[in-house]
Amino acid sequence: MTSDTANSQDLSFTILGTGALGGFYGSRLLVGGSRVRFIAHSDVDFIRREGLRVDSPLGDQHHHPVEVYADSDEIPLSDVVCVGLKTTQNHRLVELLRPLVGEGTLILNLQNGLTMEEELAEAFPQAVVVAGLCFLCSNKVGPGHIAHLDYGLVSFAPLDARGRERIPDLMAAFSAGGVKVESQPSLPQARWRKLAWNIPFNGLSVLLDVETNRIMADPDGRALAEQLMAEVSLGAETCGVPFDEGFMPRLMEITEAMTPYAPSMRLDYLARRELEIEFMYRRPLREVARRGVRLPAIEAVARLLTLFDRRNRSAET
Ligand SMILES: NC(=O)C1=CN([C@@H]2O[C@H](COP(=O)(O)OP(=O)(O)OC[C@H]3O[C@@H](n4cnc5c(N)ncnc54)[C@H](OP(=O)(O)O)[C@@H]3O)[C@@H](O)[C@H]2O)C=CC1
Ligand SMILES: CC(C)(CO)C(=O)C(=O)O
Repeated sequence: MTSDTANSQDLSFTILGTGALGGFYGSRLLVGGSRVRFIAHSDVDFIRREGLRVDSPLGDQHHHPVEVYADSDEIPLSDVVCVGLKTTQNHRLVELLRPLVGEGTLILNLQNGLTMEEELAEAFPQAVVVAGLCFLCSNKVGPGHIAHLDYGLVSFAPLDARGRERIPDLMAAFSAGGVKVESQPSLPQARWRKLAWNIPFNGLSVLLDVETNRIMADPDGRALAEQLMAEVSLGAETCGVPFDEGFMPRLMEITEAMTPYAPSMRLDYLARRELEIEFMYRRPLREVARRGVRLPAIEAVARLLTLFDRRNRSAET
């Protein structure tokens, strides 16, 4: 055992990045009785003073006092480190994780995108890496203040057999806090399935300046979403994890039935934050190109998003 908990049923967690996602799941883990250490950034002093507030249909929470650290503090080891940073910060991820990871520490990556887990396993061979794919709609609305709007399912997928063994304990800790959980046997398949939604709808919501319902209601918007999804399907197949027949029409039906929704990339764009283009678009394109296949519609969307992002953050018009 590397950390302060002796019982595998009773895991301790460090949340790296107390934002919309990390703040929400950290709060639910606290509700479920786990020990949770939060690492915050600009609002660390605020959270120390005022605590962490999470408004949620699952019940509003105000955790005060709460165990919160700055990333430069000395932090005791936990059994599990949850990565809740935006992937735009991943150039710092290994440096930030180094003091948090001991022998057997479980790194649970909750980010959107592709290839993060493989890179973490390479940097931390002593750790166990698991992906948690989050079907969540949550925003950070102020210092130490998270608004959970809807959903919340975490779908756990292991990188290897060591991760597979530890998923039941993770599922128990999250569901003790009222979070819906499931597990998927194949990490690449789980990641590509999530991209089948993120690649069309995150990108188009920025480029067309609309929420999901408007994309679905416009015949050209819908056709573009289908075209991008078909390329994600080709990407998945190229990487050896083809979608089942019926997967894409089902995803379109689910999106049709959703209440108007602003994907995280649209919220980032509206707040003039850097967009998660590298891990959500360029890494999937790179993995497929390595196998000799090009996905031209996704390439075009990635390039347009890069242009929009640059203009947006330099306030060009
Ligand atoms: N929000 C959602 O509903 C969903 C998000 N995701 C994915 O989850 C990931 C996180 O997104 P989200 O939670 O929305 O993003 P947020 O920006 O809300 O949260 C990221 C947090 O990380 C903090 N942070 C940045 N740098 C550091 C640092 N050096 N040390 C400690 N903390 C730091 C930020 O603090 P500060 O603001 O002070 O810089 C912020 O609170 C993304 O990959 C996203 O795509 C996936 C599904 C749904
Ligand atoms: C799946 C979805 C739409 C919500 O969890 C998401 O990942 C996002 O908003 O980026």
